Amino acid sequence: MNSNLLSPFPSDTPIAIAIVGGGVWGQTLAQLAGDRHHQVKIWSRRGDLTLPEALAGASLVLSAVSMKGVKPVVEQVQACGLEPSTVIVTVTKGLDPSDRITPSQLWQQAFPQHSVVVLAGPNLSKEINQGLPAATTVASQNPQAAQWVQQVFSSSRFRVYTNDDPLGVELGGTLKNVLAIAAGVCDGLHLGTNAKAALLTRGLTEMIRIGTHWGAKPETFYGLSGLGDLLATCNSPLSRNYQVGYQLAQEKPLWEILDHLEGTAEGINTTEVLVQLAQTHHIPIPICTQVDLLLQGKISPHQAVHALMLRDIKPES
Ligand SMILES: NC(=O)C1=CN([C@@H]2O[C@H](COP(=O)(O)OP(=O)(O)OC[C@H]3O[C@@H](n4cnc5c(N)ncnc54)[C@H](OP(=O)(O)O)[C@@H]3O)[C@@H](O)[C@H]2O)C=CC1
Ligand SMILES: O=C(CO)COP(=O)(O)O
Repeated sequence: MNSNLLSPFPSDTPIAIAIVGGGVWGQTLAQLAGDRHHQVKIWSRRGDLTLPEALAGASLVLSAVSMKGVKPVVEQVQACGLEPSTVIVTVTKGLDPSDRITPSQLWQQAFPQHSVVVLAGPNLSKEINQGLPAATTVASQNPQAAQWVQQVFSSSRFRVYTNDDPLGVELGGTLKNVLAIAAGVCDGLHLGTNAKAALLTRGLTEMIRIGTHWGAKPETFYGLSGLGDLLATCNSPLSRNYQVGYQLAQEKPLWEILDHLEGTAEGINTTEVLVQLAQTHHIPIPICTQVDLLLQGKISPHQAVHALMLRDIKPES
């Protein structure tokens, strides 16, 4: 039986896709969709195409703007309007600083009747652009929408899994950016493999503590968007967040690092929002707290390491 007859989302025909945000990840996803013969229009505030032109006829709108652009872009898309059947996909890894909510929650608030799908995983764009294989996860409150997005993007070089915990998938990708900064510091200080393994393992514990408090499922953090992305970004100099941490370890000031950074390191703003939230709810996240103090210039990288090593001894939980 043709599964398309049962699904409101026909899967194997080329579709029209509007990508809002023409940064490196938006362009990479446009390439992946183009490989599947979908018709892709990219809207960027610097480009020639207007937003209504980009959105016209699109059955999938993918937001690849950085966190600071999500609210303004949601408002602009709202002003244009979307067909009721249009599926919204968000790939932003960040937290809104004023409302302390995730990008998908911002999209869902603005478009309550639409299916919103989160796409996240260990997806360093430079590797994907080189044609190297990668896997990712798509998750939504509407499983059919997630399956459709899986079909749209799956290819021999991009393997897409579905997941039924959109919040966990989104938070995995977002929270690991803070640990990627910490991992960059660890490598920049040449603290060794034991220290790095301890950092990532305890970092994952912090991600799960925060994520489950928020309502995500613990097991989601052991998947591609959690542990997978943690391993990728914490071990790769291609990660902008890792680069920030690595250079902080060289005692470079943050403003100078950001002056030369190519693209966005979302972990910087995420750290601030995360630590405020954890303090309000008394959730212990010692590694993220040290990253926050370091980013604020209140401690040196070596002081951060000492502070973590000299915490009260406790059971591993
Ligand atoms: N690069 C990667 O490997 C991956 C990135 N991500 C996530 O995807 C998101 C985008 O990343 P990436 O493409 O690398 O980042 P970039 O910094 O390369 O691009 C960010 C994009 O957001 C746009 N933008 C920012 N603010 C606004 C605004 N107010 N209005 C309109 N557009 C705006 C920028 O436009 P302009 O150029 O005009 O400033 C730019 O096109 C981030 O959240 C990142 O964490 C997720 C997985 C992989
Ligand atoms: O999220 C990413 C890969 O999955 C990209 O990481 P950076 O934003 O640190 O470059």
